[in-house]
Amino acid sequence: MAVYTQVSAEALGTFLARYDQGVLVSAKGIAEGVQNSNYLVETTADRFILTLYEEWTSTDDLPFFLAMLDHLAAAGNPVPRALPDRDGLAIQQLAGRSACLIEFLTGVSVSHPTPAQARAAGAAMGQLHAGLADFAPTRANPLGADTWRPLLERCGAGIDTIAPGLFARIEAALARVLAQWPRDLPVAAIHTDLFPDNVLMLGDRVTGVIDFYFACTDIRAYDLAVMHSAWAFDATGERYDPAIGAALIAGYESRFALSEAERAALPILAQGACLRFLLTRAWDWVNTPADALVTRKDPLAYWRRLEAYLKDDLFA
Ligand SMILES: Nc1ncnc2c1ncn2[C@@H]1O[C@H](COP(=O)(O)OP(=O)(O)OP(=O)(O)O)[C@@H](O)[C@H]1O
Ligand SMILES: N[C@@H](CCO)C(=O)O
Repeated sequence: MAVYTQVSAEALGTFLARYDQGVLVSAKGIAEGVQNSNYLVETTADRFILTLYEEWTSTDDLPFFLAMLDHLAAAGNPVPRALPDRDGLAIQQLAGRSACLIEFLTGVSVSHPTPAQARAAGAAMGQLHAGLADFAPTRANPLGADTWRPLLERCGAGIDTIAPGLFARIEAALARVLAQWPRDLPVAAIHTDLFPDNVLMLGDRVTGVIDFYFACTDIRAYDLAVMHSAWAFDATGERYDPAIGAALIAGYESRFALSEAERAALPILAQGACLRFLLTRAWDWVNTPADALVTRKDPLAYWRRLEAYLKDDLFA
């Protein structure tokens, strides 16, 4: 479920009247996603995504996200722009929320990518990074390396209800990763959440890269490490697929070069990525009732990935 805010047909009709995008034909809530409320809207002119931003997305950050999307679209990336109304405004108010009417992109996200699809997705990230090389706006990463220890402390001993001794194990891994965390690699605007569910594909072709609401300025190669951790394992985090891992990196490098220093840092960046998702999933786990409508994501799937990255150099 991801329709937290209901919008009446009347309110939606009035909202659409601000745009030159036809008249409302239908609107359906979209079940996928957990962060914002999304509707698939059809008008007499076209099909759109209507997003209402819930508490997790700060309205203050929307201009950064939308500028990044406009910049990427202008550079030829398949990303959805928020459409301006007749007065040039893209950020509106609807049903008590900030809201945007967004371009609909075709394609479906794949749950079990093939190496060819992973290569195309890696290339799509390389193309994003090339397109963002001259993007000036910045946004600090609210889930960057400096926030992981405070987040672990906020989770507290409750984290041991997920698995006995987990707090101490994460604390030890965190100390090791933070001691080696690279501080001199290039930083840039990055996506930081390019999981398979945020890449739309038709066959082996990427038709859309979506969900930029964690985008921020951080170590550029960290984005690729996040993607590797999300794509190259099965959902449980138990099985690593080296063909997918290699295809992602090869695809990325077909569009954007990794320096020697970035390549050498990938193992530690991937361990950091595992801690980031382990910790946010653990926070959601201990703070979301088991019977809530939103499905909790398994934190241990990221503990297992972390162990795999600690055990072997999966980028060798
Ligand atoms: N521009 C788009 N074109 C087509 N489909 C889209 C578009 N944006 C979103 N969707 C669909 O809506 C679903 C939810 O979108 P999204 O992933 O952005 O949700 P969210 O709640 O903001 O994020 P999260 O995945 O972090 O919970 C996607 O899985 C996709 O099916
Ligand atoms: N993609 C994340 C959720 C959003 O950050 C996860 O799977 O934990």
